[in-house]
Amino acid sequence: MDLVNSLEGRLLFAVPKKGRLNAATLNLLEGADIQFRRENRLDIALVKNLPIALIFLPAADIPTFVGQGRVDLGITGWDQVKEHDAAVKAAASEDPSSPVSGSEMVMDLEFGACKLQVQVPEKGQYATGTDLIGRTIGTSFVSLTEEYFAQLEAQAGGAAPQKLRTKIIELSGSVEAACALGVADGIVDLVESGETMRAAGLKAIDTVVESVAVLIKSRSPSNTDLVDLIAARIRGVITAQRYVLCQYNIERSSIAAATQITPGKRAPTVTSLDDGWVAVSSMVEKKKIALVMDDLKRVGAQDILVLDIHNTR
Ligand SMILES: Nc1ncnc2c1ncn2[C@@H]1O[C@H](COP(=O)(O)OP(=O)(O)OP(=O)(O)O)[C@@H](O)[C@H]1O
Ligand SMILES: O=P(O)(O)OC[C@H]1O[C@H](OP(=O)(O)OP(=O)(O)O)[C@H](O)[C@@H]1O
Repeated sequence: MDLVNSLEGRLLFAVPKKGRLNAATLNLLEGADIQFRRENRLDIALVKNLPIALIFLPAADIPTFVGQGRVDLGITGWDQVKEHDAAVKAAASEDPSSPVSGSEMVMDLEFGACKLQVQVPEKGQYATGTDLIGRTIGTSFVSLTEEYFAQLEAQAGGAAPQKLRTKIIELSGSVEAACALGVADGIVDLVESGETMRAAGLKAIDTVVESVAVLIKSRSPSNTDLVDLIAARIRGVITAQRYVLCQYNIERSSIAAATQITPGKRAPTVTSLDDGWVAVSSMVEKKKIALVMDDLKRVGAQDILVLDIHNTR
């Protein structure tokens, strides 16, 4: 099969090929009924039930492909989008004829939360980002780190200097090892639980970017209706993941108190039973469900059931 020709007329959708965002992204695609079969080692998969082709790329490259309009949609980390934007801004300041590239945020996907933080040895002499001016910093986020220190240097020394005084060294992984091995005085890297940072004897002294996985689109997608359809489906899956369906029976006289506890997304569904009781069914935020059940019990609810929601629109 001529793969390039088979992309004709299809919306191109870039997804992380591996790493931290891969599994949750594939889950989301499944929930949105985007059906595909990826051949072994092939980075392009044609979607069976929609005119879409999935392109499997490293998360760090997705903002470039979407920003240049080579693909229409992408899922990546907000940190990667900001890093790409900072790189484009830096390139434009050096060469105004460099290509303009930038994507548009469609929505936050509520997974892959982490922070890009400035980290230093726990027992060292550095307490603030400013203390690291003129030192050596290891990072995979070179452009954001340069932007961060350029700002600090400008604040510390008046006008922005022509050349950065702080030395930025690009590392492609296991960045936390750089301080212990004397490669860098500090690092700028991602922190989620903080376990990797603490294990390396480091502490965070500042946050450069707060990140979460995002859906981004090019500034001129090939099929805006299809972009909207995918966005609506993904939004439905995310909402469904955030809520559960709570069902219970309660005496009609207590319904006002109960529906105050479970007001639903718009309104609860109330069905009359015989004998002066009603059955109520209502969407409740997953993280609040235990407290809601306690409160429902207190106002006399019985037969409380909590059900997963697979999708919603
Ligand atoms: N510990 C983490 N917790 C949550 N999200 C993370 C974490 N580390 C990274 N991410 C998110 O996942 C994105 C991709 O990171 P990841 O380290 O998986 O990169 P990769 O280059 O695809 O994989 P690898 O590091 O194996 O080459 C990051 O840009 C960030 O948005
Ligand atoms: O705060 P934590 O929960 O410990 O997570 C943070 C770590 O996760 C990421 O690395 P990853 O494990 O993806 O490997 P990498 O070093 O190859 O990027 C990130 O670069 C940190 O090292």
